[in-house]
Amino acid sequence: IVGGTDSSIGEWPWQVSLHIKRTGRVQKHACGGSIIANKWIVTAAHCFDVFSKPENWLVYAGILMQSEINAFAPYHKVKKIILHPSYTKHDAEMGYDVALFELETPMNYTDRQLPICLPAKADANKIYSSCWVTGWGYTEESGYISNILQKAEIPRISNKECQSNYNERRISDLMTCAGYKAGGVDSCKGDSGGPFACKSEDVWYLVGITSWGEGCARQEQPGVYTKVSEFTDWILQTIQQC
Ligand SMILES: Cc1c(O)cccc1C(=O)Nc1cccc2ccc(C(=N)N)cc12
Repeated sequence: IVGGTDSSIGEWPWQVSLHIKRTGRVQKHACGGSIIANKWIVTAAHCFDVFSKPENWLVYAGILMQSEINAFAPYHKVKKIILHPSYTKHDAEMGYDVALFELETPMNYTDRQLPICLPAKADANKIYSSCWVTGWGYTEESGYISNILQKAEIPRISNKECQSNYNERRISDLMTCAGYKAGGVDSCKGDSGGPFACKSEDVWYLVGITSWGEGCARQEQPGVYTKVSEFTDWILQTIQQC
């Protein structure tokens, strides 16, 4: 997150850190994700472009700082990775950038790890009072992973305005954009897969999944998010079947 501030413990209890573990290498944070059920995480499909095997991934929930992660920190192993069937590898910009992680063991909910609600398809154009993006991603475009979970309030913009900012790409109805015209505040690399969460009458909804953008926090180059309301049906069908 560029231009954000430190979160506090339990502020975003659905936020998880997805680590890649390779034999003989130190594990590292690669993507964010959101808890939507006690054994299901929703994230971005592009997080698995390079490492697509479940055994490569470790899920950390209920943490605020990456430095809390050590050999004794509890984590969840991944039983199955389900990419959206229409996602094309290495092409988050084409959309369908959504994936589900089934955990090997269901997690216990605590005040630090809780699920976020999925928006109804009928709420595709709902106006929310405030929307926030969170993550341990780069705090500058050419930066590095943040230790403390960052948060930033970012307004949604219309797909029409977003398309005008990205005129050599197609901003589809399955995407939603957020950003400030002047730039300066945005999600970035490492925030991928994490939540763009909006609050309505004291309930938080997973409105977007951090997907892509040209650089980070550049003026008139807003962040592009997978529009979750368009995938709620797919998500619910998929997690009911397993
Ligand atoms: C390609 C790249 C880097 O190598 C380092 C940092 C950013 C980028 C980049 O162009 N965009 C990006 C790469 C990967 C995930 C990103 C997630 C969000 C945004 C956003 N602006 N909301 C940009 C991203």
